[in-house]
Amino acid sequence: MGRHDRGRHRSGRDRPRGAARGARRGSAARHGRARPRPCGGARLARPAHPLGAHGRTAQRRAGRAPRSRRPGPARRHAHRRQRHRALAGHPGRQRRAGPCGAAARTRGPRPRHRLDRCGHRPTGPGAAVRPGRHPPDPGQARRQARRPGDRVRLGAGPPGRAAPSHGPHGRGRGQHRGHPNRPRARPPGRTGRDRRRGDLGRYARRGTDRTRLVRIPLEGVAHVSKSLVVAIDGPSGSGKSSTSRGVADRLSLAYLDTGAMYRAMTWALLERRVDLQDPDAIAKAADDVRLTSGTDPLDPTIHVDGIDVAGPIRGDDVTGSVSLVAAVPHVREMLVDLQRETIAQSDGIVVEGRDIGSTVAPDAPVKIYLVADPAARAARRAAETGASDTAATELALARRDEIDSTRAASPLAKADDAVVVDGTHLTLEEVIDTIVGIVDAAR
Ligand SMILES: Nc1ncnc2c1ncn2[C@@H]1O[C@H](COP(=O)(O)OP(=O)(O)OP(=O)(O)O)[C@@H](O)[C@H]1O
Ligand SMILES: Nc1ccn([C@H]2C[C@H](O)[C@@H](COP(=O)(O)O)O2)c(=O)n1
Repeated sequence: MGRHDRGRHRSGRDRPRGAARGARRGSAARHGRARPRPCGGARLARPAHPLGAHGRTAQRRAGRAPRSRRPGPARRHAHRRQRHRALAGHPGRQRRAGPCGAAARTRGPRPRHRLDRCGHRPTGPGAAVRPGRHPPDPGQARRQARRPGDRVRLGAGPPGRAAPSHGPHGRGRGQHRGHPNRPRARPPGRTGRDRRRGDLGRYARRGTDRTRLVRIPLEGVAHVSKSLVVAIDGPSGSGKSSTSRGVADRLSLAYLDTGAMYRAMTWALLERRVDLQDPDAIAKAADDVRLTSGTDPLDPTIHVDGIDVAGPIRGDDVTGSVSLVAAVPHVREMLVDLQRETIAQSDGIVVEGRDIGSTVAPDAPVKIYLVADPAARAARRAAETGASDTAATELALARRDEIDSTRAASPLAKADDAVVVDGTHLTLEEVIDTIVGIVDAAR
């Protein structure tokens, strides 16, 4: 962490209560993954639609819908705008300008190929019917088909016991909704993602039988996950979430916001009136908290005991206390365990936090340490939340960084082999481009 990231102040909060940040955090899982349990097993969530909202589009594109029902240009554009909005922010957190907004394109050269005029790769049906302008994304159909409601979950059942099946109807990923034991048929031919996997070699696709639960040991996630893991760490407000989601979307990977997990745990302990100055009380109470994370980069979700807490975990009370909870070793052990399960269950994932490259996934083949000057971080966060006092926002960010980087248990730290990306003078899209380039180079 650079010198600018550290601060000495112990007061101040960097987000207004309850509002803002949840706006980018989504409320319904479309393509998260398994639902890990506290001491082992993972269970899979039931998708709202077998292919999700995008999956319907993929079906139409595959020719299953009559031509008359295919979306017209207006709908295509609306669809594309919707995706851009999803990447720009989480529900509940107000954003002044997303990646399609003017603020996202004020500096630097125009992005290279494959981006629409907002600086994004074209998505949605329109992309496929205008190959001359926007080459179709070969991984899109698979990405969309992968989204339905996969989720990861902590605390869903008795510790140490694998759940007998996935989801309320015993369905696992890769199965038809109505046929619990039948694997979903793979489309003929290789998808773009298959081709990428072929290039990767060591990241070859995992077996298709994902109905069995896996107990993931705390040590070494790389031993259990052969999929691509991109670890993105950095100080508060450096752009980890926005960037990670963009990278995950671009590369058809899942996305895990580990900060949201610590926040959700904090929210749950506040609800239970646990004394957050007492690490023992925190550790004891934490055992009973059930966390569920959705890993769709366009719609990440977080639930506590089935309650959607995406909005509340961005409140001042949680933001002001989360570093205390995150410093408790038992909490970290639980959540790191869950994070490793999520990684292992994924077909490839971008994981953001403070200790991903150093502790959670030390063998991740791509590690990024994302930084930005404190003033830039504060200005962006203030613009995002509507806070008028940028100085106070900067102090609040510095305060959290100070606690997070000086705690004993896996503090905020750059892994030795992480690549430092400084986003101070880059647009969000440029940061995403940079990291996608690093991932491509590592393949
Ligand atoms: N390169 C960039 N250019 C302009 N704005 C950016 C850039 N990267 C991120 N932002 C904006 O900065 C704000 C903070 O970004 P983000 O929430 O992704 O940071 P973070 O590191 O995940 O924060 P936290 O540590 O609090 O979770 C957001 O409003 C985001 O849109
Ligand atoms: N891997 C992680 C992720 C987050 N934390 C802590 C540190 C932060 O203050 C807090 C909230 O994170 P944010 O949502 O702001 O990214 O959670 C951590 O200790 N380890």
